[in-house]
Amino acid sequence: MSVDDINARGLVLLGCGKMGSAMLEGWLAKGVRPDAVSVIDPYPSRRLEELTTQGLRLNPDSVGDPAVCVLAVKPQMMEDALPQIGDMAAGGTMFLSIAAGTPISFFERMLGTKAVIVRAMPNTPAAVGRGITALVGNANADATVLDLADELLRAIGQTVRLEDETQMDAVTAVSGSGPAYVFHLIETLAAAGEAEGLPPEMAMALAKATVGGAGELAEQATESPDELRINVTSKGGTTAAALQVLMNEADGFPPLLRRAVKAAADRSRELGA
Ligand SMILES: NC(=O)C1=CN([C@@H]2O[C@H](COP(=O)(O)OP(=O)(O)OC[C@H]3O[C@@H](n4cnc5c(N)ncnc54)[C@H](O)[C@@H]3O)[C@@H](O)[C@H]2O)C=CC1
Ligand SMILES: O=C(O)[C@@H]1CCC=N1
Repeated sequence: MSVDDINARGLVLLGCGKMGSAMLEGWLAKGVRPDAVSVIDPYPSRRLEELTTQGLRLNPDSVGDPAVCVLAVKPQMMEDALPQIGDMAAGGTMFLSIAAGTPISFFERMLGTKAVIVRAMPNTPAAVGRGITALVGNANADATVLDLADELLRAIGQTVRLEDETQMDAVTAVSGSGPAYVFHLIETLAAAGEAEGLPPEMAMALAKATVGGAGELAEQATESPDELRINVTSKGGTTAAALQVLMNEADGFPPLLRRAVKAAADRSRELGA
């Protein structure tokens, strides 16, 4: 699905809160025109209201037969929200759900078995073109549809194709929720810097740049993350002292992240039950 297709046929967002807005910002930055976008949301943000001055349609009476309809309400709201776009299911629209936990079978029940459905899990760095989205389609989403969905999602970052929908719970726990873990790492690293005597702004600037820079290096370097870690660690030095705490198998990062990611994956499975 190219930006040109979207600009020609339109894109609808059912729900445009934090994640829908992050994706929309990414698409606008890549050339999707605001006048090709319709948003159905009872509580639009100020930014969406501003975009209406550039042609974005907010809660229009009709949205026609758009190329894509992104389903971006909370899983618990989906059943109430979907009837607003039910008419589209008869046309050539691709439905792109980003709802955590909500299986494709739910959308087939709500939209009919003919609906072309792609289930995806993006993350909020999509707002700056640095997201990663996993996707999987229903039986009506043939290779061409999946390629089109992939192309659209690559406008806001990287993509991965899932072999099986059940992988979505683990994906959600790693990359969907993952930015929140990293933001919390920034918060707690800055707080620890303050506790060691740094002024708050300086501690936060150091923490943000360290996490951002290390993430970029991990993506760009040919070395693996464990090699990059070893490169920072001098024998008998400061990093080794910290890693003795963080890499402790009893109460360091490994068991902590294992528990956190399991809790998120379990919650994703619960939402789908
Ligand atoms: N926030 C994130 O990082 C991610 C969220 N998701 C998924 O994205 C979806 C949206 O999550 P957020 O953006 O975080 O939530 P949010 O609460 O920020 O956005 C949901 C939006 O839906 C609107 N809404 C509520 N009822 C509606 C209705 N009947 N019709 C149309 N719009 C309605 C709300 O006004 C709100 O703007 C969820 O299903 C979530 O699982 C997926 C990946 C990451
Ligand atoms: O917290 C949530 O349920 C959503 C899904 C992934 C990120 N936010």
